[in-house]
Formats: sequence, structure tokens, C-alpha cells
Amino acid sequence: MTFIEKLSAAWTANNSLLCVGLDPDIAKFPAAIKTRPDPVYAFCKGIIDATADLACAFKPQIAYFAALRAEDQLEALCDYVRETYPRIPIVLDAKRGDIGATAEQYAREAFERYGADAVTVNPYMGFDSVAPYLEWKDRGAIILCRTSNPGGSDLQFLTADGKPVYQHVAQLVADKWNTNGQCSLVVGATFPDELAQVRRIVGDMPLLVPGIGAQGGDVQATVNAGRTSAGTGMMINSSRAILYAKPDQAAGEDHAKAARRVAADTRNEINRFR
Ligand SMILES: O=C(O)c1cc(=O)[nH]c(=O)n1[C@@H]1O[C@H](COP(=O)(O)O)[C@@H](O)[C@H]1O
Repeated sequence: MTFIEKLSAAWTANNSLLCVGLDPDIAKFPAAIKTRPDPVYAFCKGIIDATADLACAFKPQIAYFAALRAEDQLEALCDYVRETYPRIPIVLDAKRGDIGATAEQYAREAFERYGADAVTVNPYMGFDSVAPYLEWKDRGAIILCRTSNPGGSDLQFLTADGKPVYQHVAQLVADKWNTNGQCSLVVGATFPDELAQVRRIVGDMPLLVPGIGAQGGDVQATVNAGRTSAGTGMMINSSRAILYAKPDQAAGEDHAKAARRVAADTRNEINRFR
């Protein structure tokens, strides 16, 4: 099964366009987890177990694991997801970009070491820097197009040949790079107008859409701008708002239950506008 087939099946099985981001920040962990020998694994496993029936994908952000010297725990988590929730795709968020020979190693890291279904990739160095990921025919390459951060406009919004650079990226990927139907684009929920533009350019290509939750993107505007005619086509990511949801102590919630509540609310809100 390819990445896109797996993602499509997860949209249906969980009736969800919600991607749960795994950005483990040990300072924000509950005290009982901080002192465990494998705190990053334990924390993320708790979130995964609490949200696996609500998510269309899990997206570990590699920097959070690497900064804590916890790549082994990321590997174990990816194994755990594949064994326990084999229908949920793993998107490794690494935003790689380098010359072809180096990209081959990054692709092996993402797809062999971590067994990810897809990886985020930076298009700035052009096609030969992306091609090694595309050699993995059953995996996905999710290419940065219109990122959610304010500084994304510095380059992505510059005009070249009469249109903004992010639209060139969308056109290039749709027309030339996606020959095997394995590409996706990153478009921030914080820019719904540009999200709509990208949707017009790329047809039904799946989009990774971060920026709701902690970054304040509007869910209704995001869904209206980015959904396909089938009411799917997006992995709408939320990380911190779910991971570090405040437990309702009166209701006896722990951190995982609070994460589940916020994930369920987010999934349901997205579905209201599909
Ligand atoms: O590729 C990404 O996932 C990404 C692209 C982008 O344009 N903006 C963006 O926030 N992200 C990632 O999405 C996640 C957003 O986290 P929250 O803001 O906590 O929901 C982080 O892991 C970011 O690295």
C-alpha cells in the first residue's frame, strides 16, 4: 500500500483529517513521566494511544527528538505505531534538503531507519535534491510550499515570472515532480487564501496543513479553502494544543485524556466544515 492509499484509508476509517503532531518538549511533560528512563517514548506513546482512533496521521518532528538525544525513542515509537496502529501513516517531519548523494542518506534515514510513510522535504535546492525520496515509490514526499510562519513570506511570496514563488513550487510539483503520484505539499493554515490558490493548482493532491491550534489558524477557513470535492485532501496538523492540553482535574483528566479531548474536539470541528 502506498502512502497516499494509506492516508486515504485512514481519512475514511477514522473519519478524520486531523494529523496529530508529536513535538515532545520534556519541560512540559507531567512530573511522573519526566523521571522515567524513556520519558520521550512514554509521553508520545500515551498521546498515540489516546488519539489513534481520531487521527489520519502522526507527525513526529525530528528536531524535538534529536535535541533530547532521543532518536532511539523515536525509532521505537515508529515501530510501535507500525505494529499497533498499522493503518495510521507516519509522517516524519524533517524538512530535509541537500544534494542528491546526501539526500539518498536522508531518505534511508526516514524510510529505512524510522520506517516513515512520508517525509517533509525542502524544495529550495531543486529537483535533484528531491528525486532520491521519489525513488521510494510507495512513500510520500511532502514538499514545503507556503509555510505557516510569518517569515515564510520573505521568499515564498516574492514574484517571479508574474507569480509568487510558492505558486511556482505548487505548479512544478504538480506538473513535473509528481510523476508517480506520491507528492504532497505543505501549506499553512495561517494563509487560507494561498491554501485555496494551491488547491486550485494541484487538483486533489493531499496537503499537509499545519497552523491550527497553537499558531491560531482558523479551522473553518482552512477546511473551506483546502478540502477537495470529496471533502478530504488534507492532513490538518495540530501539535502543542493537543500534546500539552490542560487536564480538567475536576473531571479526573490526566494529560493523555486531556489530549484526547482536544483532539476529538479538533477532529469534530474540522468535520463540521467538510
Ligand atoms: O512541515 C511542518 O510540519 C510545518 C510546516 C509549517 O509551515 N509550519 C509548521 O508549523 N510545521 C510544523 O508543524 C508543527 C506545528 O506545531 P503546533 O504549532 O504546535 O501545532 C511543528 O512541528 C512545525 O515544525
